[in-house]
Amino acid sequence: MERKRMVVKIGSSSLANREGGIAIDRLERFSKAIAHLHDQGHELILITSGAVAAGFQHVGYATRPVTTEKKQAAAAVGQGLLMEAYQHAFMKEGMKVGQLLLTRESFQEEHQYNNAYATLQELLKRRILPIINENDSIAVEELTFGDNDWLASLVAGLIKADALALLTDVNGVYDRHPHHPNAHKKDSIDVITADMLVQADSHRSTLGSGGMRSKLEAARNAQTFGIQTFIGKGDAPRGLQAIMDGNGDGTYVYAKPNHLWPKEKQWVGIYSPVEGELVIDEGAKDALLYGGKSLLSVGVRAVKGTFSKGSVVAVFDERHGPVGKGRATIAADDMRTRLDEQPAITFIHRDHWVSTSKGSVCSDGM
Ligand SMILES: Nc1ncnc2c1ncn2[C@@H]1O[C@H](COP(=O)(O)OP(=O)(O)O)[C@@H](O)[C@H]1O
Ligand SMILES: N[C@@H](CCC(=O)OP(=O)(O)O)C(=O)O
Repeated sequence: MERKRMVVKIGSSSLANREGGIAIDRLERFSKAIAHLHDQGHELILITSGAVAAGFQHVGYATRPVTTEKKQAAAAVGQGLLMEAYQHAFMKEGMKVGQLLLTRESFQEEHQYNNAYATLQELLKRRILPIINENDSIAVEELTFGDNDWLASLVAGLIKADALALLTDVNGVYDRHPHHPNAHKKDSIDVITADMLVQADSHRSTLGSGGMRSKLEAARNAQTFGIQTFIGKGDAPRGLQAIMDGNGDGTYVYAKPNHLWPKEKQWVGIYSPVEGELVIDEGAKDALLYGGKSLLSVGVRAVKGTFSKGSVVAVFDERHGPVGKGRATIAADDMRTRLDEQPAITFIHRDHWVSTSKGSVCSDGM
């Protein structure tokens, strides 16, 4: 049997009681479903929401809070309760768990990104289930993921998962709100259209925060990573098995046939902060986009900004069209003085370059 790596995200709506607190029976059902796949040798990573929903009653709020400080206080209490419940549930299944709390910065800051990756790999190697949530209590509001759907798609990309399952309180994506009498479920989706996003925007459950829109956006992100997403309930004891086998009761969002970049290129292409700009001529653009070559000084028309060796710079053509991003081999000032050097020197090596002008975040064979 082929061993698969699956990222499973469970939303607050599936884990929490309407009036707050954890629905232990449901959490245990999900734990059993995960343990079933784990026992067969598959690799599972759990992204869990529910800290705010689990904690708000304990803090003394009557309903799920809306202000940042109240949500953060509820999450500070709820995250511990949530992990305690998971520890207990997975111990009964003979599984060990480890907790990672991530923020957007965990992806943007290269050391954190590498460390998160290394921790995940080590936990998987030791057959310990990584349980991930956003670090709600310290995340700056403007920087938060807000819901965990997007975070789940990023983690799926980082660890090159074979599949992503977004488990929620509804058994798939409908062509209108599922409460509507004429709503029809979609068994599969090839292309996520703007109309689908608009329709899905308007309603969400009382406990969740992203609604169906954020799931579709995350699925679209996973699609570009070459990863298939399932959206549905998946809470039966063999629910995840069915999802992995392609028989889940929900909606499959098919992957594009892309091959995901290796970890370092993903960081450069997607998450890295841009610290400067290079403007290049048409010959250099062709060499980068279609020749699989490195960027040489001879093709560079202008060096903008102040950056050091190893910084990531954005590269534009002479009409200001974006071409890609790459790691500078030398600092900006050195580049400016060495623009005309003969023989030409490498400003960005092909191993540290990603083309973004093709609209792809993945290798297309080059
Ligand atoms: N087109 C749609 N198909 C299915 N569900 C939809 C659709 N549009 C909106 N929804 C709502 O999305 C909700 C799930 O999102 P959300 O409340 O954020 O859950 P979670 O906590 O699992 O992330 C469903 O309960 C449903 O009310
Ligand atoms: N990190 C937050 C997630 C917030 C949330 O509701 O997300 P979701 O249920 O995935 O829409 C928590 O644990 O409460």
